[in-house]
Amino acid sequence: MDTLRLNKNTANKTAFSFVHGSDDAVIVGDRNLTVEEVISVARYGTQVRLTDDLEKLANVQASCDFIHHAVESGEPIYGVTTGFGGMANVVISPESAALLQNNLMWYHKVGAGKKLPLVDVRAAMLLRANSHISGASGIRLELIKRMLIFLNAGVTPHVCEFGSIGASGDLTPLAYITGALIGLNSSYTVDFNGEEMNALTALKKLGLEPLQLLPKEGLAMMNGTSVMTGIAANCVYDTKNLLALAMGAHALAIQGLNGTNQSFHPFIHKLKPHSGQKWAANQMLSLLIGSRLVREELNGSHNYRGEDPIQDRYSLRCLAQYMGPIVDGLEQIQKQIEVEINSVTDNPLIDVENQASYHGGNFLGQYIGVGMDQLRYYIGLLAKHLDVQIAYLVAPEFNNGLSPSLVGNKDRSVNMGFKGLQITGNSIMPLLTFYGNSIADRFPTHAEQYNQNINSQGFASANLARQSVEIFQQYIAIALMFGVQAVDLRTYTIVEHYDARATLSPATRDLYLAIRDVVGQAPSPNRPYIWNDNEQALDEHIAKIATDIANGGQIVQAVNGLLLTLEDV
Ligand SMILES: N[C@@H](Cc1ccc([N+](=O)[O-])cc1)C(=O)O
Repeated sequence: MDTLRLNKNTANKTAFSFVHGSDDAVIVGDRNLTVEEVISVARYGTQVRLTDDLEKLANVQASCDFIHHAVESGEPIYGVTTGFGGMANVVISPESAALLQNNLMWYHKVGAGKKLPLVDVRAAMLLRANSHISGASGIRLELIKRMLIFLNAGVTPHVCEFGSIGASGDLTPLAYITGALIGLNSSYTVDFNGEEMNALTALKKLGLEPLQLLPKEGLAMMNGTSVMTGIAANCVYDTKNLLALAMGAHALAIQGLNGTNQSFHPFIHKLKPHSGQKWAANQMLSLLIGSRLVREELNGSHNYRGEDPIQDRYSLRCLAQYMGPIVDGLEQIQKQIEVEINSVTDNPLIDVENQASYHGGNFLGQYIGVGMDQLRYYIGLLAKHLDVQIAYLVAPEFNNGLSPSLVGNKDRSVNMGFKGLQITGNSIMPLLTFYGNSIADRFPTHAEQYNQNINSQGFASANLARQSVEIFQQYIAIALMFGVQAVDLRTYTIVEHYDARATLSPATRDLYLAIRDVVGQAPSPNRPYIWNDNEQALDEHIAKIATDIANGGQIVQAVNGLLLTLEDV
């Protein structure tokens, strides 16, 4: 597949470090964009170019010409020669048609709350340009190009977190982007490569003049799903990284608990062949191959285990069956987001070939609303499973001979090990399942004079998804710390030293080493990861691991192989 792969060597970069001058420019208008391409532009500063397909470019101009003639002849077209929304009965004269668009910006200067992350706004600008390049929106090439100029120069309009019900797309958030692009007024502000300034100053620095919007252009800019879809693209990308890390954390837990690999035998999963389940089973087998810490029972053997049941408990034995629907669900969400990324999401749409315009509703963000509801629900399910695994690891009644709360040095009687860390995890997990509640099914009544009387809440859903992703990054950090300590302690029971490099599967060794490196503590035969409680501050470890994960650093790189196989699901 001709998909641009992200530069994997991103360790130690912030989530917004630019790699200007990359040869792999992303082209708007040649073919469908992928989530990975959106990420590479939004987060890593990959340059963006417009297609040089002359027919495409001519179509864009033709849609503008269509609008120009419609205005001149006084043709009734929604939002061009009429007022907006529930006031679309108001007739707008040709003389007022441009004023209508510029005025639209003003009464949408109503955002509230904090600023959106820059990476989300960058993704939104790319998607808006990608939507417009289809030539169905009646917007000048000059405006489309302006978005690319902003992207390539690292200029990002400030957009607020509240203001969109995801019905007319993201009217207010996109109005902030538009106001900055055209330099409507000095109250619009941008981030100019880290420096905050007003839009007029930014335009001057870029050598651009303020622009007046022409008929249809305000509506074309604002009437669409680009902001929520940009946020969603960032969220689905992060969640897939977190899925891979959850698999890695489980693989460490299974080794820590001396679980069996038999539960992942292909024979079992061939007989219940959901693609996500098969993926999870296959990947878990690959993660465990070569480990000295698991029960090697792929040949069908199983021995009595003394006081313990002969088979593993469900959180290990049913792992693939539990993960399956999550894996399939995330793939489905990504596919839907990619359709949305490559859609024209405004109204009315102009059919240049047939010289017609159609009133419709492509701006409704229902796929994003429902998709991000599901994404948060899946994150909650992932967290619930990890929380169970942690509880399993700390209980000496069940953990197959590890110390209570994974205490390292048992001779120091005051050591309580990972007790506090588990409780922090327990404080986070319910939040994540709470975030799994849906919002697309809750909506304001009578929105906008009963015109937007059904709405997606897609923007709110995507914003909640970002919050859920950020919280889950903290949670995964904790789960990984449990995994590392558990495999060190298990290693001692098998080879009488604590250096798990000697016993771990090769696939999980990379992950283990990345975590040890990030917390600045190399493996040692003489002590496990945590020996005495008073020798380190665990909160610093959580923060370092979570930050590395959020930045796509070496911990994520260590499970990259898994991510690539997700494409086959
Ligand atoms: N999404 C609306 C456009 C729209 C609705 C409402 C408003 N408004 O200002 O309330 C503006 C624009 C449509 O195309 O029908």
